[in-house]
Amino acid sequence: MNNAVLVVGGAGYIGSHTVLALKDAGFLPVVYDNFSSGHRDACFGDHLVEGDLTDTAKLVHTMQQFGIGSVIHFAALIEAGQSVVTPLPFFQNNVAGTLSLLEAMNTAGVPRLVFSSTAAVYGNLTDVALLSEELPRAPINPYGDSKAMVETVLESCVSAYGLQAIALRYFNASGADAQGRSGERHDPETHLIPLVIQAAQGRRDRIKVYGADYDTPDGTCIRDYIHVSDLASGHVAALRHLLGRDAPGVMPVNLGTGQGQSVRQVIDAVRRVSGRDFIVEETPRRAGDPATLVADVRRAADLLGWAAVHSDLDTIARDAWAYAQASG
Ligand SMILES: NC(=O)c1ccc[n+]([C@@H]2O[C@H](COP(=O)([O-])OP(=O)(O)OC[C@H]3O[C@@H](n4cnc5c(N)ncnc54)[C@H](O)[C@@H]3O)[C@@H](O)[C@H]2O)c1
Ligand SMILES: O=c1ccn([C@@H]2O[C@H](COP(=O)(O)OP(=O)(O)O[C@H]3O[C@H](CO)[C@H](O)[C@H](O)[C@H]3O)[C@@H](O)[C@H]2O)c(=O)[nH]1
Repeated sequence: MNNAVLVVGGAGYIGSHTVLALKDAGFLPVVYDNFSSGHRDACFGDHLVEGDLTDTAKLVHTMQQFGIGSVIHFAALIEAGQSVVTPLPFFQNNVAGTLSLLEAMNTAGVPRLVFSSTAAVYGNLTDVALLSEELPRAPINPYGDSKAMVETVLESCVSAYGLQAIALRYFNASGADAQGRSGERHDPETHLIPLVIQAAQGRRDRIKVYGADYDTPDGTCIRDYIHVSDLASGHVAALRHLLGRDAPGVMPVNLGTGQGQSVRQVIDAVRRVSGRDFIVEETPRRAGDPATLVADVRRAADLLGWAAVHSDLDTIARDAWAYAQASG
C-alpha cells in the first residue's frame, strides 16, 4: 500500500484535523497549502510544501518528490454567503484550482482523490427530510455551484483518466480536537458556532440570528452539525475504501449525523456548556441560506463503515468552547 498522501489545504480547519487522523492511521501526510486561510502552527504532516493550487508544475513535482499515492483536496474558498457577493474568486479557486490539481494528478500518475464537497450542492429541498446522494444537485449559491461543478468534472475524469474518487459532502463542520491541538480559526469567522462562542466569551457584543421566519419548528435554519474529528475519521475511511477497491469511479458520500439542529438550539447548547449568557438579536435572513440541510447517512455507513461518534451538540459545543478558551 502506498501510504504517502498529499493533503491540499491541510493547514486549514478540517485539513489539520484530518492530517492528525491520517498519522494515527499510519499514513504519511504531506501538507500542500498557500496559507491564504490556513495556519502554520496547524501543519501536522510529515512534510510541508508551500504552494498554490494553480501551480500545476509544483503540484506534479511535489507528487513525484514524495511518491504520493493519493490526494485529499480541502483547498477552497468556503463562505456560502460571501460567494453571493463575490462569486468569481469562488469559481477561480474552487473550480479552476481543482482543474489544475486534476491535471497534475494525471501527469504524475496519481489516481486516487478524496474531494471536499458540501451539503450546499443540495440547495433548498425543503420537502425532503433527509438529503440522500441520489438527489439531483441543485445548489442555490455560487459556492455550492462551484462544488457541484467539480463533482461533474470528476465524473468526466473517470473513464478518461481512470480517476478513483470520493466526493465527501460534509454537512456543518464544527467542534475542535478534544486534545486541543487544532480548532476552528477562520478569519473573518462567519460560522455560527464559533461566533456564538465569541459572544459567550464577551468578544462580540451579541449573536445575530439570520432569519427567524423560516418554515422550521422554531423559525430558524436547521443544519446537521458534524464534529470535525468525525469528519477526519471519515476521510481515513474514504481513503481506505479507495485503496481497497482500486477501480475507477466517483462516488458522492454524505458525512453528517442525520440529526438537524436549529440556530436557537445551537445558542442554547453554547449557553449550557459555557455557563454564560449573552445578547441574541434576530435579523433578516442571510442571502443564499437554505432553510434545512440534514444528511441521509446510510451510504457512509454501508460503503465506508463510518458513522459520527463525537457529534452530539453538547460535545461539539464543549470541545469548541474549550479550544476557544485555551486560545485566549
Ligand atoms: N467548514 C465547513 O463547515 C465546511 C462544510 C462543507 C464543506 N467544506 C469544505 O471543506 C474544505 C475545507 O474547509 P475548512 O473549513 O477547513 O476551510 P479552511 O479555510 O480552514 O481551509 C482551507 C485551506 O485551503 C488552503 N487553500 C485555499 N486556497 C488554496 C489554494 N489556491 N492553494 C493552496 N491552498 C489553498 C487555505 O490556506 C486553508 O489552509 C473546503 O473545501 C470547504 O469547501 C467545509
Ligand atoms: O452569525 C450567524 C452565523 C450563522 N447563522 C446561521 O447559522 C446557520 C449555519 O451557518 P454557517 O455560516 O455556520 O454555515 P452554513 O450552513 O452557511 O455553511 C457551512 O456549511 C455548508 C454545508 O452545510 C457549507 O459547506 C459551507 O462551507 C459552510 O460554511 C445558517 O442558517 C446561518 O444563517 C446565524 O444565524 N448567525
